[in-house]
Amino acid sequence: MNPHLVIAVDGPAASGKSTLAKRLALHFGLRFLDTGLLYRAVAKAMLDHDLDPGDAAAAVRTAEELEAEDVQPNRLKGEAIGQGASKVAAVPAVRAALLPFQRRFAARPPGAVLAGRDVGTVVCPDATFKLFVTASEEERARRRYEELRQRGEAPIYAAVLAELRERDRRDSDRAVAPMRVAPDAWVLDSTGLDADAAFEAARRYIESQLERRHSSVA
Ligand SMILES: Nc1ncnc2c1ncn2[C@@H]1O[C@H](COP(=O)(O)OP(=O)(O)O)[C@@H](O)[C@H]1O
Ligand SMILES: Nc1ccn([C@@H]2O[C@H](COP(=O)(O)OP(=O)(O)O)[C@@H](O)[C@H]2O)c(=O)n1
Repeated sequence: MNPHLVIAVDGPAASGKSTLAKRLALHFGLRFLDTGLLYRAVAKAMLDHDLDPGDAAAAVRTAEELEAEDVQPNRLKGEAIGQGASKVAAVPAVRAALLPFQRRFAARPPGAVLAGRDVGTVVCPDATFKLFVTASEEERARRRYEELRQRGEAPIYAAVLAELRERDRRDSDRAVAPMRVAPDAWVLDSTGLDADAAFEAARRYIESQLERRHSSVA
């Protein structure tokens, strides 16, 4: 029988973590969850009801009432929702409300790949593999800029870079579950790598570790 595999893929905004996590899930036959969508869905529901994502009490109520149909990936893109998400994500009770769903998702067979900020540190501290994907700020802003352009928007590079920096700062400085590299995480700097090369590097790392662990128990 195959072992239950959980792969945590954390990293800052536009580092390519969900692209990588999705490909790893497909390759290893695991389920995939972009945990950022949960925080985005809370922010979107608040904005739709003219609530301020900075209103902590309203954010907690919204997180507790979140329904599966609120988590529609195509409706949750966009930097305004991303900024709102990083505000609601700083509220401890919002994080607590979203935690059980993420843990149940990881526990269901045959295992899962979860992309986020705190998967390896808080959601799944016992994950089989922890990856922390990063890239330079300028490269991440370039990727987000291209993504927005391809969606038909007219982004301004300097604004994309400034928003990304602001969100990274909020995510790293918050008191609860700040974005951190887990001590046992493998760090992948994808600055000079395209999506295929980043996937190949991560696949090789995981498969070599699986072989090593397998031969050490054989
Ligand atoms: N290694 C890579 N090199 C270049 N572009 C990438 C790479 N990985 C992802 N991308 C692109 O960058 C953008 C952001 O990637 P995404 O996976 O959504 O990042 P994140 O989940 O970290 O926010 C997407 O348009 C994606 O296609
Ligand atoms: N596990 C997670 C995932 C996202 N988040 C928050 O949700 C926001 C949006 O996350 P995301 O992963 O969708 O954003 P991108 O990296 O795709 O731009 C982040 O800026 C974090 O504040 C979090 O706090 N913890």
